[in-house]
Amino acid sequence: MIISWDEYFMGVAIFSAYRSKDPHTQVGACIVNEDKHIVGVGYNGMPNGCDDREYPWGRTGEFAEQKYPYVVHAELNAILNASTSLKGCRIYVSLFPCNECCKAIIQSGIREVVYLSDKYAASEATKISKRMFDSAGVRWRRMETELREVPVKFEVSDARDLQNA
Ligand SMILES: O=c1ccn([C@H]2C[C@H](O)[C@@H](COP(=O)(O)O)O2)c(=O)[nH]1
Ligand SMILES: [Zn+2]
Repeated sequence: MIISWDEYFMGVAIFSAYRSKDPHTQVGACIVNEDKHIVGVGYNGMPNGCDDREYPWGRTGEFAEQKYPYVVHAELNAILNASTSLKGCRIYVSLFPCNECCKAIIQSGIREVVYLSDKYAASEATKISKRMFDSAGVRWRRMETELREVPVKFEVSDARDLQNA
C-alpha cells in the first residue's frame, strides 16, 4: 500500500487525535510547510499543568463544569507547538476549525486548510470560520480519498516486511 501526501498528513492528524482525552470529540491537526515537512502537530487537550483527570470533560451544566472554557483546541496546539514560521503552510485537521482557531490560523500565515469532518457545518462558529477564511484568502477543502482505513500493525518484527506483516 502506498498513500498520497494528503492521506499521509491527514493520517498524522488522525493519529494525533488519538492522544486526546476528550470522550466525545477527538481532534488532531498537522501543519506542513511548502517543502512538505511537518512543522507542528496538536490535539485537543487541557493546558500544560492542568491535569486532564481533574478538569471536566462534560458538555453540559454550569460553564465552569464543562470542558469548553479549559480545553486547548487541536489547531491552536499545533500552531503553538510549531518549530518555525507558518507562513505559506497548510494545516490538516480532522474537524473543520472553529472561529477561534480560524483566527489563529489566519494570523499565523497558514494559507490552506484541509479537513476531514464538517460535522458542525450548521453551527455559527463554522459559518463564521468559512466567512473569515474566504475574506483572508485562506483556501479550505475537504480531504478527498478513496481510503476508508489504513491498517496499522505494531507487531511487525522486520521493518522491511511491512506488506506481509
Ligand atoms: O476548532 C476546533 C473545534 C473544537 N475542537 C475541540 C474542542 C472540544 O474538545 C471538541 C469539541 O467537543 P464537542 O463535544 O464535539 O462539542 O473539539 C478543536 O480541537 N478544534
Ligand atoms: Zn477551535
